[in-house]
Amino acid sequence: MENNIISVSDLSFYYGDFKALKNINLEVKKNEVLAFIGPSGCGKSTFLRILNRMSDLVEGTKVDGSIKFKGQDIFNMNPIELRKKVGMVFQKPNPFPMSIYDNIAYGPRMQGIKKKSELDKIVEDSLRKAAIWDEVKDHLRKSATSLSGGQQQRICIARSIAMNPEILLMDEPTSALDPISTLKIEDLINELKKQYTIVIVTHNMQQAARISDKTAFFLLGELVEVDATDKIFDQPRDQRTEDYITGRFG
Ligand SMILES: Nc1ncnc2c1ncn2[C@@H]1O[C@H](COP(=O)(O)OP(=O)(O)OP(=O)(O)O)[C@@H](O)[C@H]1O
Repeated sequence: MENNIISVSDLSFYYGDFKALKNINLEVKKNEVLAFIGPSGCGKSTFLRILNRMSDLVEGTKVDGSIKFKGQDIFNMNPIELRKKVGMVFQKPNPFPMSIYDNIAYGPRMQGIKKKSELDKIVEDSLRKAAIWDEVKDHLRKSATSLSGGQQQRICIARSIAMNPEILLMDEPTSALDPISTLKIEDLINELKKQYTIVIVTHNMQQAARISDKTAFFLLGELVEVDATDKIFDQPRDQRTEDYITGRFG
């Protein structure tokens, strides 16, 4: 229990009358990489967005059940504070239309950090952790949108890191990237897990197998099974998981 950074109990989620997630139970341990897999529309992104309450921003939705972040009910937390602790990286790199430096300094500045030396340090540390410092250190004033897609995605990861989160949620972070940029992000995830807990949605089962410790298989809003990634790919307990990973459907 102490080791669980997230505990989800009996979670259901509705868009209007449509029940998009059905009685989900799940625990995530600190410094674990957990992958969500499953066919399109099964609720992976919906679930990811509930974990930092981005789902609050969608009108007409309802949540039942509980999610605890380090023992605290996330629905009783200030969502802004929660999102500092639980950062999000999206499918399409979405740097702000401003310089590389300002992208990373944006969040810390919003938190009231003004001192240049302090911001410089956060920017450098975050870019280093996101494995992009060497590529951008000589042009921090350049627009972030002028970088390649893979570089932009690492800038977005650095921007999340600058908020000093504990969990990084990643929604198909490599699906818009070429194979080399994808491998760089996968290597980065391997590095980041030493310090952060990572929950990643991926359509790519090889990717789930390469980078995750645990894999959760979703189908039609149900969490069919969650287990060690090797187990899910070699010896799933549920026939539906086996059918999916062997390509029989989805
Ligand atoms: N804003 C919304 N309003 C109404 N229904 C929605 C909304 N967002 C998602 N849904 C529905 O909820 C279900 C789950 O969608 P979700 O995007 O979470 O699936 P997913 O597994 O992430 O799919 P994909 O792999 O295609 O991204 C789908 O049936 C979808 O149509």
